[in-house]
Amino acid sequence: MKIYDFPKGPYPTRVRIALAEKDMLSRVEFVMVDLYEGEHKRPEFIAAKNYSGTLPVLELDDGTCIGECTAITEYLDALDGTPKLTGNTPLEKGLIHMMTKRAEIELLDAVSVYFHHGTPGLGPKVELYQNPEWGFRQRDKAVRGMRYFDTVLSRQPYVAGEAFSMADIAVIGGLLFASLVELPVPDECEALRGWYAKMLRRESVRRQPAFSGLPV
Ligand SMILES: N[C@@H](CCC(=O)N[C@@H](CS(=O)(=O)O)C(=O)NCC(=O)O)C(=O)O
Repeated sequence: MKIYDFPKGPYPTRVRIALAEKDMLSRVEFVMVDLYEGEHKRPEFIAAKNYSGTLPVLELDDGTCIGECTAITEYLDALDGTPKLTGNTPLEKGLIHMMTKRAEIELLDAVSVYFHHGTPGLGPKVELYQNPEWGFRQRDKAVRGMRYFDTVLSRQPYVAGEAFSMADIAVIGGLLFASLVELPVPDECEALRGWYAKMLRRESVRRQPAFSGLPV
């Protein structure tokens, strides 16, 4: 399998963490795609790899391409046994998918919009349209999302309940992106900050290029 990748990117890091959790990194060849050069927006990439023009993309040996971090993680989780990142029971699967989607809507995607519209983003070669007001509104939404996940994590050890899952990985992606755009977690979000410190101690997280150089 190949993954079209941007090693320090928040979304690609989600899939990298999943692969590391499942000890599957050796089964994947990473193909770097240069976002700042706009390689992901080239017609040939959009036509052949991902209509949405985003990373990561999983390409199977038969040429099938799967985009979207959640879909890629669900595929990988179904391929290989343990640990289960997407749930073992219908209830677990439903809650994990819901909280993963909520992490995207309320946090990760909101920070991404702020990055692309409220900052120089990937630069003028790629950011062909920017709406700073929309970017700033999404930045404020992301901070509300941080407060929401702080409330969730004040009641339970992981984002979707009692066990680490794909939903935790999505929130890790959101806080990683927030750190890249210098959007701090509010001081009063103690549960979220404590949970994130715990996540950064996981080998599957700490080893990622996005987190390299962190104090051990
Ligand atoms: N919904 C997609 C979003 C993926 C996404 O936005 N990926 C970023 C990569 S990174 O910013 O995390 O490195 C991207 O391709 N951005 C390029 C662009 O939006 O032009 C997913 O979940 O995979």
